[in-house]
Formats: sequence, structure tokens, C-alpha cells
Amino acid sequence: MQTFTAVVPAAGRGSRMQANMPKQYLPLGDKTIIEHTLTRLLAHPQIEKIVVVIAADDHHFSSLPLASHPKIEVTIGGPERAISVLNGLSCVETDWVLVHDAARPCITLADLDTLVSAIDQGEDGAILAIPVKDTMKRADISNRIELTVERGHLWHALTPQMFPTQQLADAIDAGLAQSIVLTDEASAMELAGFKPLLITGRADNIKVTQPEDLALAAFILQQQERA
Ligand SMILES: Nc1ccn([C@@H]2O[C@H](COP(=O)(O)OP(=O)(O)OP(=O)(O)O)[C@@H](O)[C@H]2O)c(=O)n1
Ligand SMILES: C[C@](O)(CO)[C@H](O)COP(=O)(O)O
Repeated sequence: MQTFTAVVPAAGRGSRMQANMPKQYLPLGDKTIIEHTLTRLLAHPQIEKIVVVIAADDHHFSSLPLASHPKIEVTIGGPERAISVLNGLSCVETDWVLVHDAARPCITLADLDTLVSAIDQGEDGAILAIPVKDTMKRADISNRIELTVERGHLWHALTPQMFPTQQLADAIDAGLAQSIVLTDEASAMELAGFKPLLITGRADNIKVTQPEDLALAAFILQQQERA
């Protein structure tokens, strides 16, 4: 059975959350957001190691019981998510890597399996995503509708995103060298000429980003645990 490494970017400040600590350490039921995320990833038999990428001044992670888990390694992130991911990739020894936001605690084993089973479709890699359901508008500078975007082939990119490790590291390096804003791993791979596969994932794999997301994530986790 092929095994992989997961890289979990967790070096953000969570500013949009407006909380008194980085959002990945906010409580969600019986444990923190990041502990839910890591517990989900650790449950997948093909994930042999998780590299958690934390901020240089992070004093939270070391106090978590999972910090001493044998499959968990920690490294230091950077000022942008892409730099944090690149630092995490330097700790990866497997041919393939799965990158998943610490702020997405509702990832399911079934979705992880679906993504992992897609990697035999080539080196372009794959990401979990959900087709856009709402009508999409592009705004002008005064926040008035400029146009309606054709949503036929529009998707929300989620994580995990899964790629050959070296190709991803080279692609992020190249994108950063061109000062291109890389908000996910797929955008770096696209820039390098790859065409990653979009794999339909669950819409409840939300990224906890703003205050109202916390209660929603708690409800989703509760519903998943009852299923
Ligand atoms: N320099 C950064 C910025 C973000 N992240 C991580 O990338 C994930 C997704 O980023 P986002 O939701 O934007 O988190 P923050 O950057 O913390 O949020 P904000 O933009 O509101 O500050 C999070 O798990 C976050 O910890 C990271 O590792 N390094
Ligand atoms: C990687 C990501 O979660 C895919 O949707 C998203 O791009 C992260 O963006 P953020 O602004 O760093 O939260």
C-alpha cells in the first residue's frame, strides 16, 4: 500500500476570525480545531507522517497531547501560506504529499480515500473541490455588479490537495520567484503547466475563517459523529 506524508499549514494568525488566539487553537467541542484536523488525518492508513507547520512564535502547539505523537513532526512556517507549505515540503520524504489546511477540521476519511484513489491518474495531482452552486458575480471597485460569471465550470477549491512532492516544491519555488500570489498548491502546479484533477468533495469540508464558521463547524462535526 503506497503511503504519503501530509503537510498541514498551521502558521496563520487567523485575523479574519477576530479571536484572541490563532483560530486553529480555538476550542471546538472537546478539542481544538487543529486537533480535530490532525485526528482525522491520522486515521487514514496511508498517511505515514504529518508535518505540522507552525508560526515561529507559536506557543500553543507544544502544549497539545498530539504534539508528541510519533507520526507528527513540526516545522516553522512563513509570512504566506505558500511559504509555510514550502517549508513543510522540505520535511517530506515520500514521493507524494497531501496538503491540508489546519483550519479544515471536518475532512472525512471517505473524502481522503476519494482523493488518494485519484493519484493514479497521473502526475498532475488532484484536489478536493465543490462545484459552485450560487450565481457568481464579479464586482467593480465600488462593489457594484460588473458582470455575472458563467458558473458552468466554476469550482470552489478545497483541501486536501495532493501532488508529487518534488514537482510541487519546484512549482511553489517558481511561483514565489515570480512574486505570484499562490493561495493554494494547485495554482502553483497550474503555473508550472500541470492540469490537476478536480475531485468532488463534501460541501461540509469548510475552512473555519470567520466567527460564524465556528458554530457551523461544531454542528458539522456533531452530525458527522452521529452518522
Ligand atoms: N502564513 C501562513 C498563513 C496561513 N497558513 C495556514 O493556511 C491555512 C489556511 O489559511 P487561512 O484560512 O487564510 O488562515 P489565516 O491566514 O490564519 O487566516 P487570516 O487570513 O484570516 O489571517 C490555515 O490553516 C493557516 O494556519 C499558514 O500555515 N501560514
Ligand atoms: C487552500 C485553500 O483553502 C483552498 O480554498 C484557500 O486558498 C486558502 O486561502 P486562505 O486565504 O489562505 O484561507
